Amino acid sequence: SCSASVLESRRFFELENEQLRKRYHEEFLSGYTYNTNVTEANRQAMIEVYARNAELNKRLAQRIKASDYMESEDDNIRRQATHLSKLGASALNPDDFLALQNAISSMQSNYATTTVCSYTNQSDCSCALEPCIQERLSNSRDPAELAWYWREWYDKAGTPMRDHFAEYVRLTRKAAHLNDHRSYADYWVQFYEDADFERQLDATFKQLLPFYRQIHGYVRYRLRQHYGPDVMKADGNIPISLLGNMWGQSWTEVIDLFTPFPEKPFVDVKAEMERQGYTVQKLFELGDQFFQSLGLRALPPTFWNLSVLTRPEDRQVVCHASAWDFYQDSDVRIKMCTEVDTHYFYVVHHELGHIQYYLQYEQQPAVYRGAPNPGFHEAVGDVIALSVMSAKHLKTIGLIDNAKLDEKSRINQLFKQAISKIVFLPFGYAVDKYRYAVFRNELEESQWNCGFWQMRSEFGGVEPPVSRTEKDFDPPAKYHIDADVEYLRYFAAHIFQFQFHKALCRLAGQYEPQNSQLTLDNCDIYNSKAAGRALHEFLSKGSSRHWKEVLQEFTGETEMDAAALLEYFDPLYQWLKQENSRLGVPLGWGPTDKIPS
Ligand SMILES: C=C(C[SeH])C(=O)N1CCC[C@H]1C(=O)O
Ligand SMILES: [Zn+2]
Repeated sequence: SCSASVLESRRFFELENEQLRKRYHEEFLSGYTYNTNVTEANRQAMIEVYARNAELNKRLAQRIKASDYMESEDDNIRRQATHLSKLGASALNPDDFLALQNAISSMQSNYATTTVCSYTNQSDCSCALEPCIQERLSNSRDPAELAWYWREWYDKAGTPMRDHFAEYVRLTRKAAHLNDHRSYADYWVQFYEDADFERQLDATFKQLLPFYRQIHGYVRYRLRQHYGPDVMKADGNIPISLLGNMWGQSWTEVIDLFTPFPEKPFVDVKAEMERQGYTVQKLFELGDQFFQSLGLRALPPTFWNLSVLTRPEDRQVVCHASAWDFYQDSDVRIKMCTEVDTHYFYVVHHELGHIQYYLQYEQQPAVYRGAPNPGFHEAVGDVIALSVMSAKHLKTIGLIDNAKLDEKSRINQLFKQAISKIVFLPFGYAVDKYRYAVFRNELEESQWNCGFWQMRSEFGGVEPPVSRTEKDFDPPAKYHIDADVEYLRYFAAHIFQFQFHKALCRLAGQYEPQNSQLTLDNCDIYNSKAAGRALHEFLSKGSSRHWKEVLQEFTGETEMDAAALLEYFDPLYQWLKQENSRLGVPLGWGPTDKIPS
């Protein structure tokens, strides 16, 4: 119905969305300028823009709350009014808002500029996280050297940030209360538009824990074989420094220590890339071509001209990969310090997934230019990467020569996917279970460091390589904790991406239930216009509809459901259960002894 009030409401939101789009444009431009040139002047300029826009966002929210838009007969008006009345930090008074932005950007600047001293030449302290420290964590097989870099990073990127983090907790709590939330955690949960979200999350984690315990047990057994019983106890927590990643969230960098069938090695894709003269540009062109092969949007010229795809020589940047939407003229960019290897081949596709989402929903009003579920935005690129990293696709692009894996190579390939996708789950779960407990005051400030490691041990059976106490403060050593980035979006994405993958593979004729020639782990949707059309329908809605409605149209489901993930990995799960019982591998772990008991 088009009553006068509905027509007036639509006019109001049209005008407000255009103002909001302009605010987003200048906000992300100032953020990008700072992230690609970390100077005090750029930090100040960014915060000034954020503060000005926060005032305007707050005023709009107040106007909406004073109106009857939330009760409009038009459900689109109601949805827009509800979205725009959700305030975060913008609810704070100007002084508190500035203090909060100062705390967050100070932690980010520290993360972006921290360097550590070399293990072999301790007077050289120029070693940055990417590429220097990461190279050591990937390639050193000396537990003492690995522990050195672990401790250097956490001592310099974490501990000095304790006061800023405490200020961040205080002010986000104040903002949440101003918006009538019980805590900042509850402000974050509302973006999932699902009262049942936390229960579902716990249930999904419990459902996947038995599979994770099999992987953890097998990896621990193999690490003990390599490093000996003094470094790796038979039934202990795994020292994070042995796992090839600063936070232990993906173990693929050290897969050579525990691949199930070492006699069936992977083609070393990184070496093959170097042999073929791959460049960073080539990695992005391959990603761009994949999306175009689906009939989706090509990267616009501004992407290639204005992105920062490698670490600049002449200035400090925030190297942690991110994709940016400037909310006009298809201006979308990526900022990352890319290297030519398989890890960054994955990250390139992850970020291009964000970019494609931006391009697909750009016709939506500003309020709807986002994902209806935070997990969706983090899943898009990963779904494409599931096809790209398949043996079938690596053969198509000439990086390997055997497209069909024999049974042992298939187990190796599934294992490599599992030590990225499955081992991520306890990590992602712990990061925000920890922050929820801090935000909800369920964890005493005097326990903020030990509580973090207690959760990492309880959920994932991993621990620091050295003892930690409350004199240390380790959480800000992870980018998302410095940058106020909610993290369960990645946990959700790790489940959703297999639901999306299964739907797209079926549409591409690459998957049939019970057909051993068309399984999920060797599906490649490359060139499938049918898959592309389904993705276009899904992505172009932005957050204009509830995520359950959009998901149902896409995959036929209305819930986050690990069934597709378990189907993808089933051959590996069965193999691990047999192999672990054959070897007598102990499963499970007790409390870590690296924190005071
Ligand atoms: C690549 C990005 C930018 Se949105 C990222 O932060 N990811 C991607 C996977 C998990 C998470 C991380 O690195 O912790
Ligand atoms: Zn992402």
